[in-house]
Amino acid sequence: MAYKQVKHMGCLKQKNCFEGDIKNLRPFFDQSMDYKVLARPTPMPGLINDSALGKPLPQRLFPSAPPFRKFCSGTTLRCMLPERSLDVALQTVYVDPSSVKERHRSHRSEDLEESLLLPFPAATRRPRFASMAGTGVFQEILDGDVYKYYADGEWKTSSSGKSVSILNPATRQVQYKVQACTQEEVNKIFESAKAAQKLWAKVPLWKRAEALHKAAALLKEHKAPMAECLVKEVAKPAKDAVSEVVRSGDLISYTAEEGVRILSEGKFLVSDSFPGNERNKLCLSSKIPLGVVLAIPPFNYPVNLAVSKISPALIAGNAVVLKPPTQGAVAGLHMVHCFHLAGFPKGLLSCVTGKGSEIGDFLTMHPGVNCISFTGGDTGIAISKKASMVPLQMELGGKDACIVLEDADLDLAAANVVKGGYSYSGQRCTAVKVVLAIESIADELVSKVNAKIAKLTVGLPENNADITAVVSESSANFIEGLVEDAKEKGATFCQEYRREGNLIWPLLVDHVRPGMRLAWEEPFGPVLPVIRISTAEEGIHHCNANNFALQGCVFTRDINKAILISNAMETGTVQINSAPARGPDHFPFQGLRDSGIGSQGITNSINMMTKVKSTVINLPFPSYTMG
Ligand SMILES: NC(=O)C1=CN([C@@H]2O[C@H](COP(=O)(O)OP(=O)(O)OC[C@H]3O[C@@H](n4cnc5c(N)ncnc54)[C@H](OP(=O)(O)O)[C@@H]3O)[C@@H](O)[C@H]2O)C=CC1
Ligand SMILES: O=C(O)[C@H](O)COP(=O)(O)O
Repeated sequence: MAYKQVKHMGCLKQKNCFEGDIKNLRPFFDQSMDYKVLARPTPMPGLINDSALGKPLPQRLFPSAPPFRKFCSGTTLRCMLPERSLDVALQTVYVDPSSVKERHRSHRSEDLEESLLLPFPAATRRPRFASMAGTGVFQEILDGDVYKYYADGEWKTSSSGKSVSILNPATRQVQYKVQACTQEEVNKIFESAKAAQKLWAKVPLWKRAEALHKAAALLKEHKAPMAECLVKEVAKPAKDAVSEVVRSGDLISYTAEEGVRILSEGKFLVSDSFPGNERNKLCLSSKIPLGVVLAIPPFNYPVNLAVSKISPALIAGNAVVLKPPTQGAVAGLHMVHCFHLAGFPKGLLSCVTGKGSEIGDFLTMHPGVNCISFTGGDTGIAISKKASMVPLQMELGGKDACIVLEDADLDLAAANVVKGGYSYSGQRCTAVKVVLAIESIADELVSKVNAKIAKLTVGLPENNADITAVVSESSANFIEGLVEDAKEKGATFCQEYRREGNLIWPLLVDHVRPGMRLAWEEPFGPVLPVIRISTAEEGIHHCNANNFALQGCVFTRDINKAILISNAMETGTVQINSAPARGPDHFPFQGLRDSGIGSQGITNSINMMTKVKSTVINLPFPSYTMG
């Protein structure tokens, strides 16, 4: 029998997401219809029993004739299978078209033409997300199945009539859609940002801080839907997704407190310390806002790296225009809504959505921009060449080297290599991206690392797998290119290279040599090269020869050696006996060379989003205090 693929039916309106035992789906289906339903497990061998692929679901899971009734578009139906042996996510349901005829009349035909996506994994546990993205207080940010953009204190639909699709990295199906904003809309946003900023700069610091604290509390209160977006848009493991939101709330609160302190301080200088002057000039200098800050975060921390730009900008009296990464845009829009709910003045914070490749240049070269705070890849280098005379805060790529010396605690080093190299599947700018191990301990280190890699789980972010799909197919292809190059040039693979869709199994590549791309390029995936070195100097040389210079780390029990190596490594930060990391978020964070311009970290970001203004009081005669 020929089965017809039935796309997108969503589910009940009142309860627009259902999660539970598949048996509970029964009431939603029309029992009188004689449908045959086949479910195809999600194509993730390894998670499922391969023999189940393409086979009909056992009838007891889909009893008698299960198809549907009452569906509305734009919603996702989720289900969990009760049996671990069938640990699969239903992805597509095929329905025998002849049996659909009757139903066809009573439903919009496109409902039946679209697909019933059940993209979530089987798991025998309770639903993880209490409230869902785009529901409850977040309902107003959604227009049909397209998320709105935010301008002038309102959620709006773009006049372009176009949307940008966001693919779920794990299922490779369209998960969300956002507005493709027009240049006219961007112009209006900058106009209102400029006006709002002038008023905001007059709002007392303590009130700005109060509003930020409110936003932080709202963000934490609504962590579930935001974490859900991070799981679906960027395949962030569920636990890490929640941590990202909570960390972001903490970052906002800390910024409010730090801002109140450091922005209340200025400088008072007297003129007679400079040769030839007497004390007849008194200089008062203070930090003032830059104006409108354009914030562009990357996909891997779309909430955290957005608030790390928004909150210092706002506390310092600036307005912000946010352009979220396309993968991660919906998490970003939910975050922006928390600022909206906190009651910030209209126009002060806006959010423009659309593809960076289409709207990016217009934004970064816009005359209304007074500062660009960007985190991402080489795009940042291009932006720095195009931007006009405005301050730039750039956090770009990294190839963080991990130097392991002969006297290192190898268990500690191995644990950090695995945590640093493979957490969030290596998609962190601060990930360990090359291990430089002294030859005499390299075998032991590699074997300890391999033992830990064997314990990493690979699968779906909803299941908190350690290794999840990388963000996109092009990213997976790029990683594969690096792997193939290393293979061709004779590197040793400690595990078999394995890829399913965007999911790449963790791989340690030993005996990498300088002629291989993996020695220099950042995979931004779960693939880590090991280069064997004879001396620490060789490691330092390799680290310094790279254009990337974000962080690095060294493992040794000799603190004197560690300090010498730290000083010799020309990177923004060196960690001694730990993997590279940006956090805690108030630490200075910066890249040298192609890894960035300026410095982040809460205090540094506040300072970067201000300029210094001086007022000089000129006295007609010198005046000294006598004590
Ligand atoms: N140093 C650091 O702190 C970090 C560095 N990174 C680096 O970022 C890279 C991966 O992140 P990824 O998001 O893919 O980086 P990209 O540079 O591709 O994108 C970053 C942001 O820039 C936007 N963008 C794209 N084109 C333009 C343009 N012409 N003008 C303005 N904005 C544009 C993107 O939007 P859109 O998504 O719509 O294309 C996105 O919001 C890696 O190289 C990684 O090392 C990542 C995180 C932190
Ligand atoms: O973008 C990144 O990768 C982050 O800035 C790294 O942050 P983390 O070190 O705290 O994970």
